Amino acid sequence: MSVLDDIVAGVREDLAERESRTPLPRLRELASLRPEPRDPMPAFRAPGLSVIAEVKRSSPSKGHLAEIADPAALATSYAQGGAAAISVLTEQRRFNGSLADLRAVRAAVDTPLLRKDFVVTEYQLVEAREAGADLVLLIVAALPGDELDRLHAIAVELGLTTLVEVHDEAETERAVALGAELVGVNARNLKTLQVDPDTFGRLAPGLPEQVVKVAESGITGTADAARHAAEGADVVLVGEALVKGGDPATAVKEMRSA
Ligand SMILES: O=P(O)(O)OC[C@@H](O)[C@@H](O)c1c[nH]c2ccccc12
Repeated sequence: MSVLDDIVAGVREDLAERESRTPLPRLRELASLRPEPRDPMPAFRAPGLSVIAEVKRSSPSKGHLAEIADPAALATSYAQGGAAAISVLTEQRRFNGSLADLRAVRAAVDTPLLRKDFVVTEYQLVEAREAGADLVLLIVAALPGDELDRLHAIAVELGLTTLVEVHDEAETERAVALGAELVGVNARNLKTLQVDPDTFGRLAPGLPEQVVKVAESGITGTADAARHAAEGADVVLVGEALVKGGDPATAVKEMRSA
């Protein structure tokens, strides 16, 4: 089993438990009572490099990264630094995140929020909307056949913006065929978990001009951010460097002017 398959299997188990407590029709009702999601695209398209700052405690590749006892406080610092969006990892087993983190962050900031998880069912999209997310991640590698189109359509119907994540040329073609407007190139190889910093520069030319391009993973500071900006990135998505550094607001601000 690949790392991705293994993570998705755990996600499906945890999901079955939540779904038995709150069935989809009830969750849909609750979601429909929430305010309209925010649109992050104007900020991403504005001149200069945008930052999606991530609330990330652990990862399968690096293990424990940071305690983050108060995700809302961290998110508030990100917002003060001018993050265009904030990503909250909600996967529990490997990333030590939760929907409770997302709710806490939602209550604290007005910045668009990304639910960062391994989304493989409609239920998770409705959960994202109900917990106050504005964006969701769709990982092309986790969504075979027409699952990508199906979940993308449901996300759009819910008013959510999708960040469509690719790792290689074939996945990039699928994202383009889908008509994705926001595409993330993840430099971390899902099989080896190694970061290849050349991934964004290799795949970005395969994306149409009007697509908003996000460079993801392994960005350690302003030099990496500047390199990706020169390669055509509109946005950088940064986790580890921000949760481990001392001053998240300043770190976000510096990356924006990279
Ligand atoms: O901590 P980093 O190297 O800055 O990476 C952030 C982000 O790119 C990474 O968390 C990520 C990118 N795609 C994902 C998909 C699932 C979980 C996590 C991710």
